[in-house]
Amino acid sequence: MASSASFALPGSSFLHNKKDLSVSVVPSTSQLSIYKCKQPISKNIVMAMETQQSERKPATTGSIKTPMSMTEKILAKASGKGGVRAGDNVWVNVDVFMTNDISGPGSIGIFRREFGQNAKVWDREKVVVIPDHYIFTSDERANRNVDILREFSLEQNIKYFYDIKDLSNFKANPDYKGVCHIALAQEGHCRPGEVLLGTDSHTCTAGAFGQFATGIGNTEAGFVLGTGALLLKVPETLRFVMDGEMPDYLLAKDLILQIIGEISVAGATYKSMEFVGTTIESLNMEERMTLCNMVIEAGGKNGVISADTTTFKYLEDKTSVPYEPVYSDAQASFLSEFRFDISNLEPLVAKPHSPDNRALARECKDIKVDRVYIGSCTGGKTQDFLAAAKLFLAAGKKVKVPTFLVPATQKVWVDIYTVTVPGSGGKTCSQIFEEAGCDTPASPSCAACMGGPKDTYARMNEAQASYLFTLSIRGVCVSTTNRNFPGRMGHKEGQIYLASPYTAAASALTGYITDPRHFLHQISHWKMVLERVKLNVFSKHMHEPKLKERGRELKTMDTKKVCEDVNIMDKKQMAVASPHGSEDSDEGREKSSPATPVQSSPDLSDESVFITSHLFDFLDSSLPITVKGCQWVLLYRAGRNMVYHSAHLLARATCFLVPVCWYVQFYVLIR
Ligand SMILES: CC(C)[C@H](C(=O)O)[C@@H](O)C(=O)O
Repeated sequence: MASSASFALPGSSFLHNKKDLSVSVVPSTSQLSIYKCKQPISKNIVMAMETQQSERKPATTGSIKTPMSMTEKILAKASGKGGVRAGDNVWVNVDVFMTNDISGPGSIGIFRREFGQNAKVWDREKVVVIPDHYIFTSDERANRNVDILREFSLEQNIKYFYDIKDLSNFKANPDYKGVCHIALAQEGHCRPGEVLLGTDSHTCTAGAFGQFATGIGNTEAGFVLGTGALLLKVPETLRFVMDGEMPDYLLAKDLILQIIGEISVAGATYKSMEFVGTTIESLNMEERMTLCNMVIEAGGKNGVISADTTTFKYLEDKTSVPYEPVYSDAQASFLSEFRFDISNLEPLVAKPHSPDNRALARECKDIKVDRVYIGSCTGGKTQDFLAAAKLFLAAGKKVKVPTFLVPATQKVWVDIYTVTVPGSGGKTCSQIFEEAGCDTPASPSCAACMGGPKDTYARMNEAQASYLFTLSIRGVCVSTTNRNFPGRMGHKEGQIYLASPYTAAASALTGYITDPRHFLHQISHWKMVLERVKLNVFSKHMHEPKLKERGRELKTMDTKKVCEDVNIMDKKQMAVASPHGSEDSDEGREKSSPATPVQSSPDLSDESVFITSHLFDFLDSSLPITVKGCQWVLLYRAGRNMVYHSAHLLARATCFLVPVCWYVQFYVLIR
């Protein structure tokens, strides 16, 4: 097992306040300057940043007479100006305006009051109305909010109104989407280079597409509905450079918790947060959305990520509206630049009651958990559920606390039931969740992310809280959502730990806050073993025609192929190897196989050409834990004594942990 990475850098001991973030340069022998934020933070969490400009040369479009950041460029374009500077106030033309059931009625009221009862919105094709917050409730006022959106949308002939009428079955509402920020992306309203304003602070999510996207208040929204324009102050830009290969136990949620923990919940107030670097480039669109979604938790005006091939591919089947991406100029000026080496980061949580109350997940291992919530615009996307399913699959265990799953949108709900989880042998997320004992995925909406009416699914309401409190004194929820203020998910005593879907799933399995490496490393180590075995088999026995053939199969191995192989295996060997067969003990198996060399205590007395003594030691110690919970484990057998010993040993080490053990002609397959 890999040990937890600690990445304390030399000389990391300076305390600076927030003001320092933008102006100070700490002399350092290394190229990086190390800062600490106001909050006391773990010594194990270190962030590297410098105020100098990056050497990176961002792509440039257009003239560089007035070098601009991406945000400045979008706002310049939207205000019809050749150039703008941070601090300018400009009238910006809006490409998309979005509202939802919480703030929509208020915005509509202001629009009618200011522009007249019979006024028409400036462009019925640019207004997107998405009921999503308090939907599946019998609360009359919440229902009335949706009714107001419906009346308005019908009266105004709004083109994009994602209505819900039948609350008893969301699937009976083909137009209904779910959480607005994810629906906007899925329906093609997030386009590079454009301006999206919405009456929800997490509208910044769309910055993942290289769009200027920000939340506005009801009064501003009323004005936008009437005019399609808004006076905006151009924000200064903070640049976050995230480089390095993202470890397989991290998700974008960890990255943004790291940033917010570093700069605080007010660290980016009215600033644009631009994310660049090799790590960012490697993220898929949903992960980029997670990152931008939470810029508001640092006070950011907006977040932006350069549009690239990942963006264009995502948009391919979602919009036919032409769009024009823009990029920061190489000479653009940024207020500060923050650098992170992501390869050293560990899984994080934000402890109650603030998103900047950062801690390492492993530091919180003694915190007992009462429930886990996976959902919302931040952590309820398809990739979030795939991540949770991957962890459950790796662990092969059942959850110890109620685990609520709330897909953000109807599309995510469908994905949960249809998309297969890699390495699962064709299982969908829903199957894995069911096996793990999670609650059935709920109807898509914001649900308990923001508490909601008392009957909101998974809400930490008083009845549940008192039940939980009896058992565990207080209600602790590990949640993939974005805010953990007191009362945010219902009960004011609730203790919310914000975390990635990996960490949330791992915590559900143990009932304590758990570093996901505890389960995920089982998979990555096993992959390493498979690689070595395959390499060995291929390199040593390629002259054997049959093995050559198998080698080709193995190279493109998928579970289906492996399953087919099981059908052609040697029955006698199968009987020998199956722990459920008549010879259940190791001893029995050894005796009943004439071809199996009997060795009561197999070891590497003869050096195997396939398994080095180093690998042998590794397998001997780690195999039982490694195999636990794995769906398929592929070992090998080549039919020669020396090799056979090794394979047999591997089988012995694993078969008592797994239900079926197969021997196949050239390799051993254990399920
Ligand atoms: C209801 C809405 C105005 C609010 C927001 O602005 O973000 C909500 O979505 C939230 O997450 O707190």
